[in-house]
Amino acid sequence: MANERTDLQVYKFGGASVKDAAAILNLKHIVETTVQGRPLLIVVSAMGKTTNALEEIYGLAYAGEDYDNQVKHLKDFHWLAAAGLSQEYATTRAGDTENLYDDLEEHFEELDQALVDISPRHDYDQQYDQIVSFGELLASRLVAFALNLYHKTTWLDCRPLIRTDRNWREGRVNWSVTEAALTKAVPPLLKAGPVVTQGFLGGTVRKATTTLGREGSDYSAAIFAYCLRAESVTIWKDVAGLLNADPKLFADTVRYPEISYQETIEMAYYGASVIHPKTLKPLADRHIPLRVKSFLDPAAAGTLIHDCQHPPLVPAFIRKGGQCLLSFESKDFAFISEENLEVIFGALAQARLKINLMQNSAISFSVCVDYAEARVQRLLVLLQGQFRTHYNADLTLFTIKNYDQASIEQLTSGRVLLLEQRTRSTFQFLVRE
Ligand SMILES: Nc1ncnc2c1ncn2[C@@H]1O[C@H](COP(=O)(O)OP(=O)(O)O)[C@@H](O)[C@H]1O
Ligand SMILES: N[C@@H](CC(=O)OP(=O)(O)O)C(=O)O
Repeated sequence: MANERTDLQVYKFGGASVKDAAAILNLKHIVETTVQGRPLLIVVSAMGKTTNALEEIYGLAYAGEDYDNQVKHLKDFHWLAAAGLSQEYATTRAGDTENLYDDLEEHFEELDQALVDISPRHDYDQQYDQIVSFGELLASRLVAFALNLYHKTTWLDCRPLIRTDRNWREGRVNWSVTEAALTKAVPPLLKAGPVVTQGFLGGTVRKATTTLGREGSDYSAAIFAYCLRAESVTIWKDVAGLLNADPKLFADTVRYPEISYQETIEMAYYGASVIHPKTLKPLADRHIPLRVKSFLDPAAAGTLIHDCQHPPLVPAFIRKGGQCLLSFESKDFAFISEENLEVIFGALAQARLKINLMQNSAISFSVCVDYAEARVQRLLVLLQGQFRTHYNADLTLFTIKNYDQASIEQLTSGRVLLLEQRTRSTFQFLVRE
């Protein structure tokens, strides 16, 4: 069994591909026309912008403010989708429809109770996970319902199976426990037909819900695929595949038909938001190919990410907004030493800030991180005794991978660069836009 692969296909559908009843019916069509009897596990994100809506509701509840309207809106939104789906099959499956409404109602009752239990005295991040996780539970119910009309489909709660630690909002997976749980629970279910489960979620040993980081459903698909030794993973997006830039931000993008894990990991790391950065490593470790395909044009080729050699790629452009540049100077104007760096890195880790770029000069050290106000404030408190600190928020980090002179000129022209850095393959700069 050690390195054996199964014939399991893992499909991941994100928020855009399940945004309403019509989108879910399109998903069903994709499953019917592409799977051809092979075992299939489907990982589903929350519908549309539901996770943002739940974040807002949680913020209100935590602040002790009224959130009833927002919950009602969310409920109406899911009910509308349920009505749209059940209308399609009204005459044939009345019993199933009733079950769907019961399941949704139960999740909303649980959400109501969880909101009542929110208290500013308890850990913010831990309570966040208990609320924000409902989007995936609801969406997966709707998808399982729609598919069940075509083929017996099982809805699976992934939280008892994807075991994480208590690193709330970015649970770290316990791979051995998760692999043992999944390999025991999932194969028997797959024998009966497709299995629909949630992205983004996990659970602790004490059965508290955790989340894996915003946009983490791609990563969930990779966790399932790794543990179940899937044949391949397909993530269905609203773009033609992995492109050399985000088409919402750049004109004239080109699709990569084939690309290596390594190149893709780097693009995701620098901020290409089409794939969650943690997705690639588990797949590369078990040589599981990843396809990025369009749910708007399922027959089109998309992008195949796998072990491969390819000629040099056209430059890729990546824009990462919401950046913050922090500079530290030692208070006595002494040179920045290794001891200083140890303290700074330790504090960054404690404040849970990830470095996107760093630069050292004689008496100062600068890092660029994603701007999360509470975390940056925590860092400043940790370091204020030893360093003079300055910071600039609202910055944008641009990365050009596989750059040439023309691509640098194209992107930097007319801009004031606050910091720039160049390696053999990557050019990065920070600007205020
Ligand atoms: N290099 C890229 N190639 C393709 N799409 C990209 C790239 N970089 C960013 N994107 C954006 O990623 C979006 C798809 O990802 P995302 O919105 O997270 O999908 P979902 O939430 O449905 O899984 C696209 O609509 C596109 O705007
Ligand atoms: N719903 C979660 C997880 C996720 O991955 O969503 P999507 O696949 O739509 O990016 C979020 O919005 O963060």
